This record gives sequence, structure tokens and C-alpha cells, in this order.
Amino acid sequence: MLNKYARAFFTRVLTPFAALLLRLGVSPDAVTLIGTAGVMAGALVFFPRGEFFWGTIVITIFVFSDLVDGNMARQAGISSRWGAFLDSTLDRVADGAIFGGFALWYAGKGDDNVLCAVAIFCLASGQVVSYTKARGESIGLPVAVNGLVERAERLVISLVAAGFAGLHKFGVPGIQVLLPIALWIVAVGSLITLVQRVVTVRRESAEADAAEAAAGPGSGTAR
Ligand SMILES: CCCCCCCC/C=C\CCCCCCCC(=O)OC[C@H](COP(=O)(O)O[C@@H]1[C@H](O)[C@H](OP(=O)(O)O)[C@@H](O)[C@H](O)[C@H]1O)OC(=O)CCCCCCC/C=C\CCCCCCCC
Ligand SMILES: Nc1ccn([C@@H]2O[C@H](COP(=O)(O)O)[C@@H](O)[C@H]2O)c(=O)n1
Ligand SMILES: [Mg+2]
Ligand SMILES: [Mg+2]
Repeated sequence: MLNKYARAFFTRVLTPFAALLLRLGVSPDAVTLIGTAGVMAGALVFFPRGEFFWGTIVITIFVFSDLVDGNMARQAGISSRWGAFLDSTLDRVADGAIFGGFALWYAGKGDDNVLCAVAIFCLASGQVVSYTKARGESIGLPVAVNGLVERAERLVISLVAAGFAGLHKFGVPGIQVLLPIALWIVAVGSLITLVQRVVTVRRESAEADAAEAAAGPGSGTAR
């Protein structure tokens, strides 16, 4: 949903900045790499210590690089298969660091095994949700569903909650409960999204196999 509705807005806002980076000779790949490194640093330096406010600020500064890199590539007319691969692969790395950072907090000083498990579930289910689409498309299916909780939703829900939960350290009482609530929402939402995508791939594969069988032997595609 966010990918559909918010992307156009952020494209307009970020286009001048992307153009400036291009004029300065920065490449989209450099933005992809630096953005991922910044997200990882924010998540793995601050979150395991319970510094959710500062971790979220650092991550928010860098996570928008994921919208800038593609914008730069499109403006410069240099969108590439390599760039698409690098972008998607490093998205998985960044997501692993964010939810891994939450899990490390709950495994350590946060001292909550259930929330540690929920954070690990968010990490794993988010990766699998993305994989369903990538694998479905690689076997020639359209995978014409995005589902309830895509990557943008996973990030916005968990980071907004983490940012506000971090205000607990500045004396705001009770607010830390937002992070567990967000993790549960992302976990349940990711599970629903996974089911939506698997059901779609199952239907699309059955339709494609039936169409192939109707076309006769030798019409199959390699997978
Ligand atoms: C009192 C103050 C308290 C402190 C509060 C702090 C608040 C912090 C607030 C927000 C931070 C969250 C911002 C998160 C933005 C995330 C944007 C983003 O990177 O989205 C990426 C997304 C997907 O991009 P791709 O197409 O490159 O990725 C594809 C995707 O990953 C697929 O995965 P799947 O969905 O299938 O699981 C893969 O399949 C595919 O391989 C991959 O290519 O981009 C978008 O979706 C675009 C829309 C972005 C919408 C952003 C909304 C931001 C909303 C609020 C921002 C508020 C900013 C406030 C700043 C405050 C600073 C202090
Ligand atoms: N280093 C990069 C990063 C991205 N691309 C291209 O942009 C597409 C992703 O767009 P986003 O707005 O989601 O960043 C990606 O599929 C590539 O076509 C690139 O070429 N090089
Ligand atoms: Mg990107
Ligand atoms: Mg990306």
C-alpha cells in the first residue's frame, strides 16, 4: 500500500537531491552501499543497547537511500539488472540488521525471550515474504499480489514504534510498550502476507502448468 501511494510523493521530494548527487559524480551503487552500511550501523550499534531513539534517527537518515538510488538510476538512464540485484539483495541485509538489532536487545538487557522470538520471526518471515516474490518471478509467474505488509510497511511500523519507544530514555513513561506492539503487528501481518503470496503463486503455477499442458509436449519452460 505504501509502495503504491507514498512512492510517488517521495519520488517528487527526493528527485532534486538525487539530481544533485548525480551532478556531484556519485553513482547509484555507491548510494545503495552507503545507505545499507548506515542502516546496519544504526541498527546494530544502537538497538542492542536499547538506544531506540538514536538508532531510529540514524536508520531513518540512511533508509531513504533505497528510494534515492533507483531515482538516480532512472534519471541518469542507467537502470541495470546489476543495480536491481544489488538493491534487492542489500534490502535483505538491512532488514536483517534492523530486526536482528531488536532480537539482540531482547536476548540481552531487554530480557524477554518471547519478544526475542517475535523479532526473529519478523526477520525470517520478512525475508521469506520477499523470497516468494523473487522465486515466483524467477519461474516465470507474475506473482500479481503484494499483500498486506510489504517491506515499506514492515519498516515504517517498526521504526516509528522504535523511535517513539526510545523516548522512554528521555523520561516519557509507558511509551516503550509501542515496540512490542509493533513487532507483534509486523509478525502477524507478515504471516498473512506470506499466505497471500503463497496462495497466489500456487494458483498462478496451476494456471501456467495447465496452459502449458494444453499447448502440448515440448512447450514447457526450463526451471
Ligand atoms: C518524537 C519523535 C520520535 C521519533 C520518531 C521517529 C520516526 C521515524 C519515522 C519513520 C522512519 C521510517 C521510514 C521508513 C521508510 C522506508 C522507506 C523504504 O525504504 O521503503 C523501501 C520500499 C521498497 O523499496 P524497493 O522497491 O527497493 O524494495 C523491494 C521490496 O523490498 C520487496 O520486498 P517485499 O515488499 O516483497 O517484502 C522486494 O521483493 C524487492 O526485492 C525490493 O526491490 O520503498 C517503498 O515502498 C516506497 C514507499 C516508501 C514509503 C515511505 C513512507 C515513510 C513514512 C513516514 C516517514 C516519516 C519520516 C519522518 C522522519 C522523522 C525523522 C526524525
Ligand atoms: N544501485 C542501483 C539501485 C537501483 N537501480 C534501479 O532502480 C530500481 C529500484 O528502484 P527503487 O526506487 O526501489 O530504488 C532497480 O530495480 C534498478 O532498476 C539501479 O539501477 N542501481
Ligand atoms: Mg532502491
Ligand atoms: Mg530496495
